[in-house]
Amino acid sequence: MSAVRLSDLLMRDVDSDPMITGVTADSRKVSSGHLFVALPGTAADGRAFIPQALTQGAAAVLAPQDTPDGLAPLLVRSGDVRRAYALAARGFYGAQPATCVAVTGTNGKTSVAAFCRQIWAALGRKSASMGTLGVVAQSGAVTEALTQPGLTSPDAADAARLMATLAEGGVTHLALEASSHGIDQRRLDGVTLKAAAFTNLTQDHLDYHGDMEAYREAKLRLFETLLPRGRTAVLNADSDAYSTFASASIMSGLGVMAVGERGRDLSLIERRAVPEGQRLVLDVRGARHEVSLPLAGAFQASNALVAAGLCIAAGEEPGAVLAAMERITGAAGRLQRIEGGTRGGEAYVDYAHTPDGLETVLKALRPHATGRLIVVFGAGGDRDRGKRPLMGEIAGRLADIAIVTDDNPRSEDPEAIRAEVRTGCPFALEIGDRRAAIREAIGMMRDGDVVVVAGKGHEQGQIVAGVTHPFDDATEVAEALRLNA
Ligand SMILES: CC(=O)N[C@H]1[C@@H](OP(=O)(O)OP(=O)(O)OC[C@H]2O[C@@H](n3ccc(=O)[nH]c3=O)[C@H](O)[C@@H]2O)O[C@H](CO)[C@@H](O)[C@@H]1O[C@H](C)C(=O)N[C@@H](C)C(=O)N[C@H](CCC(=O)O)C(=O)O
Ligand SMILES: Nc1ncnc2c1ncn2[C@@H]1O[C@H](COP(=O)(O)OP(=O)(O)OP(=O)(O)O)[C@@H](O)[C@H]1O
Ligand SMILES: N[C@H](CCC[C@H](N)C(=O)O)C(=O)O
Ligand SMILES: [Mg+2]
Repeated sequence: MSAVRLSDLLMRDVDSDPMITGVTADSRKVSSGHLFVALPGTAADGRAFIPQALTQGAAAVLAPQDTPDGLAPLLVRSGDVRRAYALAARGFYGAQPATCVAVTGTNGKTSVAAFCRQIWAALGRKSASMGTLGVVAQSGAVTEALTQPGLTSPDAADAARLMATLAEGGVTHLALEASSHGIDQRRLDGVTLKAAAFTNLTQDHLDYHGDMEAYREAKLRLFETLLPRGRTAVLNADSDAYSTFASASIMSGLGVMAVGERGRDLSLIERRAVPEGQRLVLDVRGARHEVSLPLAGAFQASNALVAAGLCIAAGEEPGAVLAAMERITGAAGRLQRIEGGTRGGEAYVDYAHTPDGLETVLKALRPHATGRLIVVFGAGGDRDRGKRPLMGEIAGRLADIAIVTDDNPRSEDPEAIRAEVRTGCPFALEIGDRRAAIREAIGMMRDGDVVVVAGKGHEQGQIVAGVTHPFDDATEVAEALRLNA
């Protein structure tokens, strides 16, 4: 990567104007000639690391407006330092795929991003997705994981660097997941978006945002600030929050594409479950289309429509997009059927980790259970505590058997988390050890039963007391099926 003048990165005059050789907000990554951006965060204040950054050769420091003089020889202040960081990172890394779209919403982002990537690939585009599953590039049917799963929206400099790598590798189409944390922390402010989408808004992350209004405001920022005027907001019209997002989009000078059962632009007229998935009848701006979607569940149809809307809004021809929908596969760990063993019944791994997610997946699986619906679930530590009793109540009401177990207790007492979940489902079984809980559920499974292990999806570890222990629900379910064969 070549060096860039500080004034060009910050788009303003500066006292002295060194050539900058890198941009980072992590002092541990600073080397000679870098711009170090000192961000006040939730766990630390980046300004405490300015001396370390200077020792490692930082050429300049960008910091919040209220930063005192004298902390660095070349100190530049900004009233919105996180946004200035994202824009500087974009300026430094430069290239981005020509067509970038972003999706926000409490649930469905990973699925929508994966579907966009696949639709584009089917249309002959070199495509990629960036989100909870990491960065995945795709050309034809060939996918390549460029990073490991991590944050849903990466740090601004990581995102800028990854986008440049993708663009240099010939990727022209990129779908990004925009988490509420990511939008609030301006991690995606440097991305030039062609279109953006909203799936739904239900309770999550109130530990961070405080209340639903602030959580909604964070998501609205994608449309009010990040998507340039004149572009299209693809909105799930079946969400209760649709009208808020539609009004905000119109007020921000955006076009609105409404999708879903109540959507007028990409309208779902009929949905019929078939053994291979579901048949959808759609009305696209007055023209009727039939689509065989090879995925089960109303929520997957909704996510697929949002993805189709994004691809159309970003310039693809609707007929070609609908044809490509017939070949999409589900994202790893989202309603993923696990085969194996000889007993009857069906076993699934799913990533439902919110009240609405759990309710949605249990309702989607109910028609598959001619026998009992059995759910294994928990709630994460160091995350929204308000979710716990709500998830308990939903599991108790919608499943025939609920088993409360651990799901990343992180720094919290696992037993205390389970007790909070159980206030919503006092009659549920409680088996803290997730492996034992999975084996108990699979051991119960008989012909016609459906078991769903919810909450961890693709995750490869169980975080207990800050330590990540290798753990994979899909492997554990497969092993339990084998043991119970
Ligand atoms: C609450 C939150 O979002 N925290 C993220 C945020 O941290 P922060 O800005 O508060 O940083 P901090 O740890 O307080 O440190 C302040 C600054 O000092 C710097 N520092 C720190 C130590 C040091 O030695 N030197 C140094 O320079 C840090 O790089 C940082 O810039 O920025 C960090 C760098 O990008 C992230 O690693 C961190 O994610 C934490 C680990 C996390 O768990 N985040 C989760 C909640 C999250 O972001 N989730 C969302 C939503 C998931 C969903 O879709 O549901 C996501 O997008 O993944
Ligand atoms: N449109 C939807 N409405 C309600 N629930 C959904 C929807 N889509 C997915 N879900 C549920 O949420 C889970 C997570 O889906 P997905 O990973 O696509 O969401 P996400 O928004 O990326 O989540 P995260 O916030 O962790 O990034 C799924 O396994 C399913 O249980
Ligand atoms: N992106 C979500 C994922 C939650 C997954 C669940 N397994 C948990 O640990 O709570 C979060 O960080 O809140
Ligand atoms: Mg995700």
